[in-house]
Amino acid sequence: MNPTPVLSEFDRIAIVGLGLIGGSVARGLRAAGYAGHLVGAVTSDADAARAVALELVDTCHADIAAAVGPADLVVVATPPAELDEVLSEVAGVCPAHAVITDTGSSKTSVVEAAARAFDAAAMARFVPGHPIAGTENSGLEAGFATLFTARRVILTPDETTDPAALAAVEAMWSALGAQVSHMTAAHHDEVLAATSHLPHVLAYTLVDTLAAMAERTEIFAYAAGGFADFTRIASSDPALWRDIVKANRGPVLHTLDAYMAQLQDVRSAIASGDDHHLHDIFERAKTARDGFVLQREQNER
Ligand SMILES: NC(=O)C1=CN([C@@H]2O[C@H](COP(=O)(O)OP(=O)(O)OC[C@H]3O[C@@H](n4cnc5c(N)ncnc54)[C@H](O)[C@@H]3O)[C@@H](O)[C@H]2O)C=CC1
Ligand SMILES: O=C(O)C(=O)Cc1ccc(O)cc1
Repeated sequence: MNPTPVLSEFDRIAIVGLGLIGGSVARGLRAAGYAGHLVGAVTSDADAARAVALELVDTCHADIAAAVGPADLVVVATPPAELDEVLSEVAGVCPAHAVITDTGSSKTSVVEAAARAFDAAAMARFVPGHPIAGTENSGLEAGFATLFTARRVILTPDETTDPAALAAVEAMWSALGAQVSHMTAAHHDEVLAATSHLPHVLAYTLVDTLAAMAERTEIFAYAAGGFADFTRIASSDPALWRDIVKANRGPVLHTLDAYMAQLQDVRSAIASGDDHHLHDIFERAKTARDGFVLQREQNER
């Protein structure tokens, strides 16, 4: 029996930006059995040649028009700072039937950029998306086929989104092994500010604070696994994270304020020797995290 054809309604899928996320989409689609033409858009001829040599895509161009012009599905996976320019270029060349999606870490800013770039017809075929999966690595060689397996993807369609376009983007993420859910862009941004953007701000800030201390050599030399776990994400691309935080400024400030108030409370408990209060906070946090880990393990089974 032949396997079910993967996304066979799309002869040609264009991926704009072939770093961690775009490269993983490309590798994952191939691994899932996508048999159509995969075309990439990158920023230089050298990167285009490298992307083909790495077998990320069949063809690759340092020119969005050449990649997107004949595409049926366009996946935009460039950094947030490029989005206005990239979406405008896509708008100028995208065929009228093509479905367009993105992978950006904040969604209200992306929807606003899309509204600036697209007319109503293209906007209806634009499905904002965010895979909640990644690593601290970036660039052409960072991607891998299983990045999205058993991970969540949030799509933020609204009432103007074409149901067929939404179904197509859902089918793509399902082919990559992801679990798709929907929410509004504003709600997405509140949730992700708390679960992703704030932790990155904290990790960068903690490492920067310690790195400025006179004992920094010893601090890092004697750090245990917990420090490495807590700070891994501070090895992520600083320019990417500056721009994610900038794009989701309001929700990030909101969650940062809540965290700073709680940190002040913890400080007071330590300073005054309020062991009960400190224990209560730690106990609540342990219960919450154990529950979260259990749920994640159940999802992955
Ligand atoms: N890094 C992560 O773990 C995750 C990132 N995201 C989002 O996915 C998007 C991509 O992030 P990454 O793959 O991590 O970044 P990356 O830096 O690994 O890759 C971005 C790629 O886009 C290319 N690019 C930049 N400008 C371009 C242009 N004008 N035309 C064509 N290509 C261009 C770059 O050369 C680079 O190869 C970002 O919006 C990010 O917020 C979403 C989930 C996880
Ligand atoms: O490296 C990690 O653990 C991450 O947190 C990856 C990540 C980065 C950006 C996103 O928008 C989603 C996930």
